[in-house]
Amino acid sequence: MAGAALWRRGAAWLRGCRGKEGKAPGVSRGCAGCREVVRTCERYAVRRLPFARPAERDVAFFERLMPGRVLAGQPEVEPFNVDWLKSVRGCSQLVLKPQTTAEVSQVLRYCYERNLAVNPQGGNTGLVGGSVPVFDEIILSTALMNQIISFDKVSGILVCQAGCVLERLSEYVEEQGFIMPLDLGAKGSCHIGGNVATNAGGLRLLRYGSLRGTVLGLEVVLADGSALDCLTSLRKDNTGYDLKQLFIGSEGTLGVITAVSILCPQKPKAVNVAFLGCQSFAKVLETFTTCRAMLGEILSAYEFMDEKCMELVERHLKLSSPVADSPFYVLIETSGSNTTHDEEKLNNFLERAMTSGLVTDGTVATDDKKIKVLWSLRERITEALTHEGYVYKYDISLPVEKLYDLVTDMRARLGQSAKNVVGYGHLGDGNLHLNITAESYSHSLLDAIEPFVYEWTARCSGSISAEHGLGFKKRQFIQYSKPRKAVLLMQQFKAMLDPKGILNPYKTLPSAPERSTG
Ligand SMILES: O=C(O)CC[C@@H](O)C(=O)O
Ligand SMILES: [Zn+2]
Repeated sequence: MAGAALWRRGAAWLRGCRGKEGKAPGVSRGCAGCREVVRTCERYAVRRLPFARPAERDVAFFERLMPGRVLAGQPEVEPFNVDWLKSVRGCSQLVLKPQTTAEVSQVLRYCYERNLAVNPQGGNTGLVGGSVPVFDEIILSTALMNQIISFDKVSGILVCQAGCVLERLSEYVEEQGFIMPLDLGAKGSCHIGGNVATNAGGLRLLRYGSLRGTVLGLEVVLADGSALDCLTSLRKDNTGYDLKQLFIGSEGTLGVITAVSILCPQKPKAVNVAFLGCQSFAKVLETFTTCRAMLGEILSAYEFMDEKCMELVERHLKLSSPVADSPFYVLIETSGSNTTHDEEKLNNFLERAMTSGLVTDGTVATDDKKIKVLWSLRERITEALTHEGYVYKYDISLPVEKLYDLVTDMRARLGQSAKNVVGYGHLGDGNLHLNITAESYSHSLLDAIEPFVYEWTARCSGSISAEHGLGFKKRQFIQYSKPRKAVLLMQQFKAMLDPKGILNPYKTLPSAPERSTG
């Protein structure tokens, strides 16, 4: 009963999570810096819902169900309470690591009967506070649900458990001549179940579309513990409502995804990456329309970043820019099946772009190693930004021609109160990543940014979350992107599938108005 013993050790900590009065007792080890993260229930005036509090008898039950796969008490549980950005922190005392769908069912059936709240967690790489508890929700980790179930080399359909790490899946399917339809900077840690639960977008969306198209089937355990087997591997299935779509992007609030069936594209034989410098955002846009017209079906990514992003990846990650200093940079990837054909197209486009002054400098990579180097300049911006202090993140969909105006307006609005205001993202998808940094979190800076950023977005009929989801941090702003009727329907779905509200509470859907308390 190792779990129960640890649980007792953590009991004092549990008391500290009940409100502002109880400061957490010192923790001797665990993740570096976790203890410095202000607890979510202290920073935000969020009220704990009346769920039962996990008790020793619950730990004993879970230990019997999955011996040795229950973490109870500090410091073991600590890293699971804090998000990757180290910006939100829950007070859970209990992490469960099931290996099978049957175990997930038993856990949820028990929690449902006991009215215990549950926080499903994949690789914990989310950026909106959706993957960690707010209070003492039991963390249901998919870390040990990491088996590949099948792969069909004819159709390219992969079926696997939800806890498979994206990079491992990529390597696996690549050995068989396929690729995963999504690729993210967080691929080394994120779980496919979490990707699907958040409808993660990433770097290949321009070419292969969103998970709403490539996920063919799901197995999901509902709040009451019953399993829904929609794990089909059919390209076409028009028998009634497409229920899996409800769970894609629901951020673990409607059910726990336990297995995924996903369509993998053929691995392209020829991949090229061009990294280019542009003198203005107008040129970035014109380069996009030109390359889309000239590259056609082989265009697989069109990403952009501003000069401030480049400065930060150079300074903090010691990467070096392959092109002359420019106000904007674009990364263009082509993927196709014929090297000569693709290179000819790319060269024609580059010649046009250079001679017409759209682009002032550039480099092209055709071998894997150099391609990775160029991609890392773009993929690692998120990491570089964390070295600057606290990061306020906005992930916005906008009409592409207005994409950078938001960055310029925000910069003017915040002036010296922000350290950096940077813009980058998936220009080809109309997706801006607006990031603002400051030495530390400040309530007044947040007030200067929000709701301004959401109002600005709504005026352009954009979306306040293009790909990161709403999680804990954005859920109160859903109305900027969805009409009241749509939110009401979502709340009705939630009430139908999870009547006690035990699944990932305080996430995705709005509650009564809350205010940050600084
Ligand atoms: O850190 C961000 O804001 C964006 C992260 C990710 O979506 C990316 O595209 O790099
Ligand atoms: Zn992104």
